[in-house]
Amino acid sequence: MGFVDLIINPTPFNLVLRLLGGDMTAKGALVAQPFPPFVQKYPDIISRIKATGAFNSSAHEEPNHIIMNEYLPGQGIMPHEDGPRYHPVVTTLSLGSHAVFHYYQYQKDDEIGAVTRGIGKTINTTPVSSILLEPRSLVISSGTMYTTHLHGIEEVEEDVISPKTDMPGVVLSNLDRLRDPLIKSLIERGTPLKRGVRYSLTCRDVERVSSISVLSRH
Ligand SMILES: O=C(O)CCC(=O)C(=O)O
Ligand SMILES: [Fe+2]
Repeated sequence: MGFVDLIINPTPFNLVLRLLGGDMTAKGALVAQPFPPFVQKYPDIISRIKATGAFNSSAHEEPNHIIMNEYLPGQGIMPHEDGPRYHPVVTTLSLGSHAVFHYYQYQKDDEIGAVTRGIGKTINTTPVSSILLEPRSLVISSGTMYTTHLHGIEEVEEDVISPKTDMPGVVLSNLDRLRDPLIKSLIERGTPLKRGVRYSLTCRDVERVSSISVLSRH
């Protein structure tokens, strides 16, 4: 079985993805399946995420569901909310290439140019925060970043990052916390960061677990 063996098409985002931990019912309950060994044995992603404390107040005190996405250069994910099926904490593990996560807010009704189209809400396209997702990093989104903001990744082949205020490019909220020496030196020199293939593991706790059980496929 390959790393990515399930293609759901069309998805809202058109990404190749694989669900680990089970499928969701239409009503948002998890029909749980055991995780494959790499999730809980080696490198034991779940225990390491649990140790961050991010899920201390969630129903199962750890993620029980993981979405694996594969992004080729030029692919992204449109701004969206993750919604109420999950405990409002999401941990995003990035493998392979970097990417940039933008957090957005809905346009406030009183803002100039705000338009309400039917029941849809308009998104303010200027991000409130942008985070460089480094290879092998875990980013935790919680609080209002989960409950009232949207998040997305732009469909670009390279990211232009601003090394200092007043310099062109994306202004990162985590510029001072970057660890990857190559990424840091490229940003300092004003060199765009070329995207490669990125795999992400989006780990969340589905609060409702269905009593229907499914035999393991692994
Ligand atoms: O793949 C990512 O890093 C983001 C995925 C995401 O936002 C989602 O699955 O809800
Ligand atoms: Fe998401």
